[in-house]
Amino acid sequence: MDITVLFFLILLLIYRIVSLNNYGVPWLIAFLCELWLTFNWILVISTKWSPAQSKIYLDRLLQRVPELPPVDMFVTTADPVLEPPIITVNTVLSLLAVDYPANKLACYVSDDGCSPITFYSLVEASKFAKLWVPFCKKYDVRVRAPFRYFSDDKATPNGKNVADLSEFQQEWKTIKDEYEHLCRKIENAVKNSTPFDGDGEFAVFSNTERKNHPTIIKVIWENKEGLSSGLPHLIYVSREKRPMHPHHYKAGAMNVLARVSGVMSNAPYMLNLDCDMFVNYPKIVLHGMCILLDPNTQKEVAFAQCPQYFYDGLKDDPFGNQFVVLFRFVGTGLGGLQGPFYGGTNCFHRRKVIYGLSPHDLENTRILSEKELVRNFGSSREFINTVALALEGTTYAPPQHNISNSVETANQVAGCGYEYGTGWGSQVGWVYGSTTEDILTGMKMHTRGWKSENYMPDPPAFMGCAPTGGPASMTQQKRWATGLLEILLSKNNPIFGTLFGNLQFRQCLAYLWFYQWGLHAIPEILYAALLAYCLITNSQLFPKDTGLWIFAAPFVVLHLNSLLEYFETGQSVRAWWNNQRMSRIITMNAWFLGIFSVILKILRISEAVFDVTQKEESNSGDGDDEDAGRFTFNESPVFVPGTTILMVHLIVLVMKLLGLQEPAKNGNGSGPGEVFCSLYLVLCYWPFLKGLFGKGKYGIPSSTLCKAGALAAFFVHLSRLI
Ligand SMILES: O=c1ccn([C@@H]2O[C@H](COP(=O)(O)OP(=O)(O)O[C@H]3O[C@H](CO)[C@@H](O)[C@H](O)[C@H]3O)[C@@H](O)[C@H]2O)c(=O)[nH]1
Ligand SMILES: [Mn+2]
Repeated sequence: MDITVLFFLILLLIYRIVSLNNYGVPWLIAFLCELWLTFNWILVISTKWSPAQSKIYLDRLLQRVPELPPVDMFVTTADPVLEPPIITVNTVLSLLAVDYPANKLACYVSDDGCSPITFYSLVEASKFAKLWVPFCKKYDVRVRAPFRYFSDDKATPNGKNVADLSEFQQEWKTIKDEYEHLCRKIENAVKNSTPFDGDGEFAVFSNTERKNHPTIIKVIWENKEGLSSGLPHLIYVSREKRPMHPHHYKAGAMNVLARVSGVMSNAPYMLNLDCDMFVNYPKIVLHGMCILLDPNTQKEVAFAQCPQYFYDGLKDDPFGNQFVVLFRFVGTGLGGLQGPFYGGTNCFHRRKVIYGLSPHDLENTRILSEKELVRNFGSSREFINTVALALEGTTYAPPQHNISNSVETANQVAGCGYEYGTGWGSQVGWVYGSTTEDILTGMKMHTRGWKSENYMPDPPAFMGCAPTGGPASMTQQKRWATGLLEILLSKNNPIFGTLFGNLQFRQCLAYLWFYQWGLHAIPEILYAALLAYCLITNSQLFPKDTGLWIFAAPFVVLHLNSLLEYFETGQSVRAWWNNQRMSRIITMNAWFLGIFSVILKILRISEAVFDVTQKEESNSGDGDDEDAGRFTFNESPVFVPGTTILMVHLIVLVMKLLGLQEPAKNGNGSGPGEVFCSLYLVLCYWPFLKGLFGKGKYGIPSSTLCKAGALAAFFVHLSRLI
């Protein structure tokens, strides 16, 4: 099917070239847009062509339990309002309860919001964890994020026969009450944050501002006895921030976590999660280790990436943000190349790769000199020592000291001036310079010659929450388009990686395909404009005779092809259509604005910022389920392009209907092809059409309507002039 689509696209291009002389500039522009589409399709085919997935043999690993290496687990949160603390708490609880020797785990939470409420929530959560974790392990609970576990109101033990059902039910009830108690405490704290201004543990938070405060590191829980059945260490980290110091958003937070954990536990492996991604499958750390400990992959695989799945997904994916098809086909496709992209969450890393090691370095074990270490990693002697251990390390010695003793050093390496003049953000750690730091960091590793592995267990390893509503989806997509384009236009362009580094050619094509997502906005908007122009001026964009089939064929096959992918992943026609139309909406709105913010960055007018996505505590249960999938709007300029396009096409269709078009020149007036495409576009913009008449957040705000109306009128007028 992929090849058939390509065949038809090439046929179409040839047709355009051959008949170019008979039609004017519009055909040339259309040709360029279609050329872009074809080029893009080639990149897609290359990416999907040779799929592969990893398979693991857990029983083999389980024979070597005493040898299991320590793993440091990172969670990032940035804003207690956009990311309610109870969500972070659930993620942390699910991590503390994973099936892995607890004395080999440490959980670090980075709080870029510097919020006493987040800290308080974690302290309370660690108390609850003392009940929760043993309960989970005793009854082999599958989903260890309590809010998901207790969303099922019945006390049903997991599969196996529980010897004493009433005992289980008793315990279940107690724990549920405790969890509700925890939720209430956190809710109260959120409602009135005043109690924290006082003294005790919270004194450090007084007089702090989110963007201006010293480092705050607190060891909330330490597994002092080193019990494998106990609770993992839990450490709260809020790195220093000062107004004049760039903090590099999430990448900066991850680098601080890498250093703080380095001086505290220095585990050779790391698992990193966003605050909203809980562990859905408690054996996943064992699985991750299966991949990374495999003697064959030791020398080649940098990281193991699990896909992102989302809980409480709305029926038929109305916002097109579940990405099931993308993860399935592109994810496995990459698996057959150099490996999946790093997705920023759900990923197991090797510490030494994060520290900049390449597979090549492993072969000629050159010990870095003291000077080189300081230049790359900064001046903390204690930290440098741990780096040297991590870079050498094939043997994992448990840390000799207890972690509370290293708080002072940790404070030092979490300072905002620590990275100044070092390799952090370029040679080592998470890479700076893009709001999609994840993919950039992963690509750097691929460029060094590492591979990565895809891992998709059933049940899904991790579950997160996808943004709901128009504005949140658009913010996220705009940030992605911005971040990806930033990379494309920087010295980190993958083409250089292939020419001068070890990035494989087809992997480079895959990265290119991904990075130029935002640019799709240009041909799509041009095409929409051309279509309207041709209908207004009664000229042709498509042939009328049998030539029309040359255009209809790729259109049909392309859609059929993608429909089949949705069927293959068990989704409905509705879900497919929702994703089709959301692609159009996202491309022409969010990605289009993404291009703008990159241009502003290049012109040094404004920096690209990382806007955090709003996380909902729960999508269901607030009563207005009927409206759950309805598109929402706000005053953001992101909705102007779409509203304009919709208005233009409505005007054009009415003109056509009423015969208000100009008379066709030499008999070549617009015909069914143009009308069909225009109708198709209006159908794609159905949520906007409803928004024209909607009220409140479901309606397009009048300011947007005015702007779009003026632009539409201008366009129609201009089209008639030229
Ligand atoms: O200054 C910041 C901004 C964000 N974050 C954290 O970054 C994570 C991701 O933020 P979110 O708003 O949820 O963005 P998404 O678009 O959902 O995230 C996807 O895209 C990001 C890159 O744009 C990646 O970093 C994420 O891992 C990936 O899941 C969250 O845990 C935030 O707390 C910080 O720690 N500091
Ligand atoms: Mn997220």
